[in-house]
Amino acid sequence: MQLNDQNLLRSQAYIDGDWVAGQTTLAVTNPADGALLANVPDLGTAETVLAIQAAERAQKLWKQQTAKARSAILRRWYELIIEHQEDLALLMTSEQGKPLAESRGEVLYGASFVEWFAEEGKRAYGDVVPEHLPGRKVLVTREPVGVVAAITPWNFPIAMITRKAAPALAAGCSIVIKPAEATPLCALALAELAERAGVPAGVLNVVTTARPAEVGQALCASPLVRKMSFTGSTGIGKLLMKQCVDTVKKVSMELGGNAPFIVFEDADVDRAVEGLMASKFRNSGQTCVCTNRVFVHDSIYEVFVGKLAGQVEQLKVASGVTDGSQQGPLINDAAVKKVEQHVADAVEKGGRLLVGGQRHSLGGTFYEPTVIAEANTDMMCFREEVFGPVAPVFRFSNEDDVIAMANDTEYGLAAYFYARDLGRVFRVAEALEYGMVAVNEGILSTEVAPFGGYKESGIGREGSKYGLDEYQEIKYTLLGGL
Ligand SMILES: NC(=O)c1ccc[n+]([C@@H]2O[C@H](COP(=O)([O-])OP(=O)(O)OC[C@H]3O[C@@H](n4cnc5c(N)ncnc54)[C@H](O)[C@@H]3O)[C@@H](O)[C@H]2O)c1
Ligand SMILES: O=C[C@H](O)CS(=O)(=O)O
Repeated sequence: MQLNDQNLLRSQAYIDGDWVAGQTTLAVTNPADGALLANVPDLGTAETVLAIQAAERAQKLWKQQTAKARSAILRRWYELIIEHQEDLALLMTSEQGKPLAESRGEVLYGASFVEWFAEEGKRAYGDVVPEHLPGRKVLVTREPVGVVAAITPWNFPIAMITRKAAPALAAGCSIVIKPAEATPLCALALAELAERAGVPAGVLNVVTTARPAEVGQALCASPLVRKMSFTGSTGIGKLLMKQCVDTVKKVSMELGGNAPFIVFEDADVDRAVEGLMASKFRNSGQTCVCTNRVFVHDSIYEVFVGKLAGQVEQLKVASGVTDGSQQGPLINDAAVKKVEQHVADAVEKGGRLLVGGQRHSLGGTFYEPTVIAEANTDMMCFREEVFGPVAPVFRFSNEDDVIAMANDTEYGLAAYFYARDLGRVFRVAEALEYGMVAVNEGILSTEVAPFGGYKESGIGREGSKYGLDEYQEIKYTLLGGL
């Protein structure tokens, strides 16, 4: 892979400011064609403990720096990420598969968290509380939680790291990052740029591994790690929460989703189709906030599915580096098999295939963008996250019924609906049991708003003014004898 700055292609882990090799390695391949991109260290418990110990040492000094000094270093990291956007985008498309245009977008989105928290860290205000008794002062201050462990997914290999590392460092914490096996190169490039920005040795560490369970267990078991911040599937999130209980760690969980996309009879249909194309097919549907279930009012159902099918069949499926690519490969064959299972189940239970429904002629892990009409609640796609380019379209006839269907899930991450009646907009937005609700928009993710879910979609919020809280403790100091 030819980069403008070849030093951004790192094939060693980053611990205590050193680039370290492993006795065994993990092969990183391109999902578009299976080509070998790099071999990175397959590290285990011993190296993870070393990273934790380095983070603990470094954090003692890092927290003593002023918020302004930390802010300046984060700002420089942001500037370097922007400066190297093209190389980072190519690394991302190569190891994750998304189209270059989406990779460029994610680099900017990921950088936005560093920019945001470079500023937020300077506003970690406390309180002086009016005294409750004479001669006393009540002080409330915010302090860094300490050493943070971050375990991140493959689908957004830059943004899911900066969405944790930026607030953690801004708050005065240090961090040990375990990126997904499929996408370690972006994480290592971020570490390289953090080092160039002046992040001190040990403050940010990246442990690459083919043994996530072993490294995860070491992170969870260490009493030096005071915070576990995880983004990934709900099942692994639950496991990590259980593993953290013995050391009573703070946890942040950004987990799975099952997003409804509701189109009411008073919606702008063309705007709704446009919004669904963005919400459903971003990253080939491999996004936690992707629409998973489309609900369309009976009165506009045929018009809507006809317009949607017309748009979907025009999507360009190609390798992410191909000009104009709009749908890249899925991350691996297991992902394709899950999509095939969902489609077969839906067709068997009465679904009507309007577009797609099979592996793409490009072969490998490319799959045809798919629309299934006449979906029903007996189908797998009603209950499970498909995590692929499949849009099952359900019918509904009244508001109460569609709210009940939308909320009939253990997930509660993102929800979308299109309507123009103001009363309905407020009623439905309040009735949907989701942490994030988009009205007449298909993309809701931004660094300025709190990202997170209800129910089994997670705990805590990332981004926004709330994101810093996840990496802070609140201290109450009582001054007496005054
Ligand atoms: N809520 C969000 O912000 C968000 C963002 C991205 C992905 N996700 C969810 O993640 C899922 C897809 O991503 P994925 O396949 O990478 O999820 P995953 O849970 O399989 O993996 C996520 C991370 O956990 C690690 N991991 C796996 N098993 C582990 C174990 N036993 N101990 C410790 N770590 C372990 C993986 O190596 C990876 O780094 C989907 O459900 C998606 O909705 C949620
Ligand atoms: O896949 C989950 C990510 O959080 C999606 S987003 O980039 O934050 O929208």
